Amino acid sequence: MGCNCSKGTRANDVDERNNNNVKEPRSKPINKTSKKNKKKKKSASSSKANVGSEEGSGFINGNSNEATLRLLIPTDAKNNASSTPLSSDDAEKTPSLERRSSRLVFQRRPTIETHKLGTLQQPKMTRISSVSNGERGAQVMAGWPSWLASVAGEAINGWIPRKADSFEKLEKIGQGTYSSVYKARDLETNQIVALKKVRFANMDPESVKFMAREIIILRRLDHPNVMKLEGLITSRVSGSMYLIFEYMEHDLAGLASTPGVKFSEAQIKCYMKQLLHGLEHCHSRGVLHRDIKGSNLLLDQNNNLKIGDFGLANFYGSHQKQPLTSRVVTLWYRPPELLLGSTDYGVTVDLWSTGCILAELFNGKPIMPGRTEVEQLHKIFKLCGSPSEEYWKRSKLPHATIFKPQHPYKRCVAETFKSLPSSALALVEALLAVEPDARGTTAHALQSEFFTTKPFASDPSSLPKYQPRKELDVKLREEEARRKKGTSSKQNESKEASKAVPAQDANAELLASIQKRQGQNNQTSMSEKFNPNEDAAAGFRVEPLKSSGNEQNGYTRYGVSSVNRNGENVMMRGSSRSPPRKELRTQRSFVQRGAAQLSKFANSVAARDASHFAIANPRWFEDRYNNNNGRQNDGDWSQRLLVKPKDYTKDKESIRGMNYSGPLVSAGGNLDEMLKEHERQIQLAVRKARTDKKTIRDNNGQTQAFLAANGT
Ligand SMILES: Nc1ncnc2c1ncn2[C@@H]1O[C@H](COP(=O)(O)OP(=O)(O)OP(=O)(O)O)[C@@H](O)[C@H]1O
Repeated sequence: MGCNCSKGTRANDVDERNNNNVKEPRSKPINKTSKKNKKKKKSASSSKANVGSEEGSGFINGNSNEATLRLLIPTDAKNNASSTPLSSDDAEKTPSLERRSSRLVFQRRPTIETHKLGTLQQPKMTRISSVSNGERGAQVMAGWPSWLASVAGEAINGWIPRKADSFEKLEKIGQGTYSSVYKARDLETNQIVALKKVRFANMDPESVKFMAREIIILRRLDHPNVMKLEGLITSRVSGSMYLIFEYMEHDLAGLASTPGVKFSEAQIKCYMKQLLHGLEHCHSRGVLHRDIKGSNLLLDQNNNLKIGDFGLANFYGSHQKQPLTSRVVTLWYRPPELLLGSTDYGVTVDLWSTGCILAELFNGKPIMPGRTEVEQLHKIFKLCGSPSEEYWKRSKLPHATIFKPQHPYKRCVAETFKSLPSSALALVEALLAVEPDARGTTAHALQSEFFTTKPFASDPSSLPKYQPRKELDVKLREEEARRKKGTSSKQNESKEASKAVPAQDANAELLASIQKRQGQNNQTSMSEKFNPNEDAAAGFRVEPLKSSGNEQNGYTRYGVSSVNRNGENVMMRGSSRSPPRKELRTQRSFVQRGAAQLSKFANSVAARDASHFAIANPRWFEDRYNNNNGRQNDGDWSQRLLVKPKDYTKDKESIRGMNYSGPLVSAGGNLDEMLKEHERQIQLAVRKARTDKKTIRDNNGQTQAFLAANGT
């Protein structure tokens, strides 16, 4: 049962990983169930549903110990685990995962029954056991929607869904490519949490499987520097799902771009150390994050850092023979081997991104803000040098024939970052090694001089406490500045564009243009706006719109017309509130596709009306596009851009309106020529999009003026 994806490398990767778990000695559970729960358990199927006492086991604080845990794990669940790879129980079999498994199995769920029974003795966490027969039925009985139980059984195995009405939704705090994130109050614990909303149109099984992978991975991890999944909210009738996380006040991208905030060396060490420890844990659990960037590094008010957003993460291992997709990691943080099409990679991809962040924290802005894959690779070669002849021969990278420069590029990391402390520079040099094997491991990095020499990493709690600030705040602020600037002369705009306009702007505008062509003249069309009616319908207690504290900046958090699902159009430069030093711009996973990719990605955008999921989860689309039932398309890259999705015929209807713009790079040309042509194409597209966007803005302005005039 569960996610038996036969399509796509990632699904196969998951299956591959299942065989590698070390078995833990099994122990018999002791049921401490109330009568009521026993009854419920019985009716839930033939499952031997087990209700553990959170209070008795210290689960409230997540501090359970192994002994307690063992008491709570039903034998049948454990038995079943061996035949249900990658379930929570699977993780429990690994001796080193005991502490983690406690929370992997149980959601932090003060039971609703507690109120009904009016007894404090009721357990606060409830689980259902996995059963060999009728497992799906048991899950549905436990409250999971059948569409979820049927394709993502492994992800929810052993958990009971929380109900929306036990949360009070407070405000929107993040807009990701695939989700919206809200701040909410858990009414049963009074704790503030973050809810990541994932919506599924038509309960598309493929999209559900991707979400399931994120959950399975999160349930495998347990480390102070890794975001903890607290539980899931859904209901039998719901078409969406919320992942419950502990609430984090900041993300590193938002914090670093706060005017007036300047990190000291010891502070950078503090953040980097935590990042590396978190990554070390992921890697030791066989997980590659594959999207390390500032906005995915969350910080609580005590400056404790946790790696978040495992939406692109996957399992890896030396036994791993399935190819992985190369189309992961946000462009600015993507290592050269992925840009060159590698499908056989490991932890070093995360180390590259880590190197980019380290240099960025000292530099005050992203070090390689490429707008397209081609440009990204060019930037990498210019800074880090091109790989050796031997590497080109040995690695046999799919795009090597196209991108191997005629003359090698010389590395100039040391010259570029000469202002960095020498120990920091040495680490940047190591992490940004153009050949993956030279990057070392997280352990090497942690042992490097950067961490072993003075000034030592600060203790997180000793660092200044900052006003909450998120990537979204940065975007809203910059968008507001841009909106105000909307009145400025066209001359100014073109001046701005002549600076290194980040890819997200280009893409946002292109996307806007595409939407417009489809008659969607509102940029929010791809975002999930805060919708009180919808939330109330979903069962949330909804607070009336209230001050977010940002009105002074001229914007509110709700219904922000400028932040679309792709979130890229808010990072324009020129905000008076963002001095040049603070240009730590952010980039969305996947969507900062360059023009070369846009030829393909425009398609997923255009697919919106008939196949919502192609929009809601481009990574699904991408995988289907790139992979041939697990086989990577090894063809010429530029040709590949012309290739229609494998199942084009099947999906023909859903992708009507797609605009195959064709390749923007030509095969066989040299890199410089490609870049020139590429640049020309981008400029053309940006110009066109800007015109479209201005029209949209004007329309929106008129609407707002109308609403204001009418007092709405
Ligand atoms: N636990 C949390 N606490 C507070 N804020 C959070 C939390 N998790 C996520 N956020 C905010 O929401 C934003 C989007 O979340 P997340 O990165 O998980 O979504 P995504 O759709 O995968 O995004 P992306 O497109 O950047 O990959 C984050 O950048 C962060 O600012």
